[in-house]
Amino acid sequence: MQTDTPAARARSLTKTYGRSSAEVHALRDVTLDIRRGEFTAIMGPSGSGKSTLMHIMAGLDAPTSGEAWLGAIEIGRMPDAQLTLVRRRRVGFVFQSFNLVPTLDVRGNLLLPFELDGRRPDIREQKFIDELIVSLGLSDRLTHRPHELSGGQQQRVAIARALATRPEVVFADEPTGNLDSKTGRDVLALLRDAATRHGQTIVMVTHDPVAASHADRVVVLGDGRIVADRPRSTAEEISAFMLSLEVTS
Ligand SMILES: Nc1ncnc2c1ncn2[C@@H]1O[C@H](COP(=O)(O)OP(=O)(O)OP(=O)(O)O)[C@@H](O)[C@H]1O
Repeated sequence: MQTDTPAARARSLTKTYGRSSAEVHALRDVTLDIRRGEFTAIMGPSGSGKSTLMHIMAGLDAPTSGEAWLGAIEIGRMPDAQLTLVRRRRVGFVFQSFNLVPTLDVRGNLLLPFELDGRRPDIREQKFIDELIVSLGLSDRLTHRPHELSGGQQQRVAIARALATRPEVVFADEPTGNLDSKTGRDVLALLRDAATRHGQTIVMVTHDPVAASHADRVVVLGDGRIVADRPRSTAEEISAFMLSLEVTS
């Protein structure tokens, strides 16, 4: 894999739901490169198309037209069975609601992506997982089930699980939405660290300017289009900028 190939690409993506008078244009001609090793935040008002874009780029949904690429693979209209494999091997997800398996303990949840792929971590992967467990402060929780953990601990397990296979991209949908601000900051620091220390590519949808200020880049959607693409900014700069978009729209 060439390292200069973007980790993910959207090419003239459109997504239309419904028909005729009930038609909703969730995405309108969106083109975006997600650079390798970068932490990108996607912002925008409710209904602007953030989740739709992320789901299509992650292979969870198909576009109406346009292309979605993960590395050198076009996933936009790939058959389901093949897409499932690509998702398992190349994509990590972190959801607002953690999405851990309640019947599995922390160790079982962390190993789930490997189990689903019908294999065990190799020595390098196991070493990386062991490092993640220590750095996320989960060492004494490995035999606990999700309901025995705090929200912040559950989200840390979800992040470790998403990172464990070293995927091409980790997509995070409002990962701090259900956390108090201190725990949320810890989770953001983990995502930041994953990009800085491990060269992990991260795409995070958020409404929160403080969360977005941890990212290297802030892409703003409005009514299904990209309306701004900014380098790393402070929370104050992002708040002011989002406000100016609302005023001028
Ligand atoms: N399955 C669906 N059927 C019909 N319309 C949909 C569907 N999913 C999304 N939409 C519409 O597409 C538009 C974009 O939705 P999307 O969820 O991507 O926005 P969002 O920016 O993520 O919003 P939020 O911040 O509220 O989560 C909205 O108008 C929404 O109502």
